[in-house]
Amino acid sequence: MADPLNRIFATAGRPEVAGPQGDRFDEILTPAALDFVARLDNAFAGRRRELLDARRLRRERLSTGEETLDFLPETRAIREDDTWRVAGAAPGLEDRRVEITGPTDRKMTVNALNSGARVWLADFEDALSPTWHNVIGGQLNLYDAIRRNIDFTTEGGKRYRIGEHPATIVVRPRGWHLVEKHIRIDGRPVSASLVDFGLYFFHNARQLLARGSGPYFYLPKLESHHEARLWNDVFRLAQQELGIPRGTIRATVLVETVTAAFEMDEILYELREHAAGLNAGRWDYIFSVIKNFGERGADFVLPDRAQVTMTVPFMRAYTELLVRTCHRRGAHAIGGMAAFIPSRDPEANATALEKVREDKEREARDGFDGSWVAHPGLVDVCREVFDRVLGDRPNQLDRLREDVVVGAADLLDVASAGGEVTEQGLRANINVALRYVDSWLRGTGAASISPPFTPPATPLQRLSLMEDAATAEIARCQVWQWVRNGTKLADGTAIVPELVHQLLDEELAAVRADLGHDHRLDDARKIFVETALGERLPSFFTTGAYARYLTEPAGSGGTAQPAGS
Ligand SMILES: CC(=O)SCCNC(=O)CCNC(=O)[C@H](O)C(C)(C)COP(=O)(O)OP(=O)(O)OC[C@H]1O[C@@H](n2cnc3c(N)ncnc32)[C@H](O)[C@@H]1OP(=O)(O)O
Ligand SMILES: O=CC(=O)O
Ligand SMILES: [Mg+2]
Repeated sequence: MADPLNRIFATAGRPEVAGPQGDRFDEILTPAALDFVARLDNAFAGRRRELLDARRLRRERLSTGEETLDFLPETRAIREDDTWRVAGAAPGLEDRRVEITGPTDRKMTVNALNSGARVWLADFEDALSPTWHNVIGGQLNLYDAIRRNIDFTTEGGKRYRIGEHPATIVVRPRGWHLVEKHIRIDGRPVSASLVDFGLYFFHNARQLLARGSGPYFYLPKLESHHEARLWNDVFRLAQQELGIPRGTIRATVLVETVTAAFEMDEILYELREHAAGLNAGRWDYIFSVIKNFGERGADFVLPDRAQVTMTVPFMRAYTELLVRTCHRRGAHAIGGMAAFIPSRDPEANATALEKVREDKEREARDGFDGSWVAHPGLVDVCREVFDRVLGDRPNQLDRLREDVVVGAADLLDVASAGGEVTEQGLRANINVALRYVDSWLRGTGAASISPPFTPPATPLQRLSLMEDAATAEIARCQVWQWVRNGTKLADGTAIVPELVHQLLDEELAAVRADLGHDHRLDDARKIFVETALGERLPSFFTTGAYARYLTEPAGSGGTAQPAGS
């Protein structure tokens, strides 16, 4: 019998690569791998489309107030049934006390695997600028890393080599809303989620199993349990096609939309044969709250981003409910990302470490089984905190948190954030959006950015923050929401388009003076104006910006760079 990995599937539509060829891209874009992706896309493109339409319609109803969110009556039996559990931990996922996240470029791949974290979230999502080079180069780096074939030495003589105890790899494919325009079937672009999942699974599932690990995934930006069911069906078909036993894959779902917070049990239930846990994706969660309720008046207006902390009641309600839901079902509850990253300024660095420690301590106390860090310099802090709570136990699944009682009103009590909107907060959003989008357009999807404090008086104000697609979405959506609601700054000035344009010109000039002209700031400004100051609030800035700025014609030479770069 032919090796199933080399089998060419009979598909309705044939895949065509529409992106430029890069160094060794042919090792990833083999005919069999492309046919596997096409098989998935042919099977699920229609359902994906329907679910995206359902998202759009629900968002419209929520934003007009025609619908509100509540736990679903039709799935009450699933929530009330005490008997079902998820598949739970697979090899390498039993102990997840520290997880590092980050892009899949070659150097960061080695650094993340060697960071001392138990898990590496290899990111094709919030930390990705989805250039063709990043997408296929990232797959190549994962392919090489899994085979321990990634050693390299920089021109400066620094050697990168995977150590003895690398982290377990969990790949985060792009969300359902995105397409990959460089792979087409009958002229239509395929789902980016299926490209990232499919290429990784096709090339690596067997290798990972042979090495005592497995094909593990983080699933981003789900808005409903129907989307979880779609992923589960993708997993079943993928396993079946490659002859890998059903239930081998493990998925950890990010609960990072307000709609998903009402369907945590249902999401775990749909994926129960593959589910390992849930993660509290705080940044997209805040973005989702603004997006869905941005037009619902003052009760839903959030203050400066810096004031929307994890201890404000509506955020706390969501994370507490997440821990309770997970542990009742035997699933890991994984904490989120504090945006503070190490600094070369010793005082600022101490502040960053202290802030991260506080965040992880709260999570560990609340019952989370582990949490995320954005930088190798934060692994020790997170480990120390969880070591203290877990000791030798791999997790605290036994803490059922039956004391937690969270209702719909708690999850929707956005006004509980309190706080105020300041000129500093408005400027910071504009400044961060410009800098981040510039970075994203130049191919880097996660960046360290200092908010514009003049002068930066305190160590806290001198800190740079980790910014990625989720935090940049908050920045531009907050501006839109404040303008839409005629929100007043703390000094009484109304936030009107003229004021935002004036501050935009000032911040743009400041950023340009700082970065110089070899940047994409004019394009970043255009994207900001379209996505923060338009009549309607676009669902994502990334979808339009990808189509317009990051799609390269085949044979263009484009931005494709060697995979080793
Ligand atoms: C909302 C969410 O979804 S959060 C998850 C998505 N976001 C992320 O994953 C962000 C991950 N973090 C990062 O990308 C980076 O840490 C940044 C961009 C914030 C800062 O990066 P830098 O400015 O390069 O940090 P810095 O200069 O301190 O890096 C020091 C070293 O650590 C490495 N490093 C930093 N962060 C990471 C990381 N997350 N993974 C692996 N290596 C890392 C750098 O490559 C560098 O290595 P080197 O010494 O071999 O040259
Ligand atoms: O993906 C994580 C988030 O906070 O968003
Ligand atoms: Mg996210």
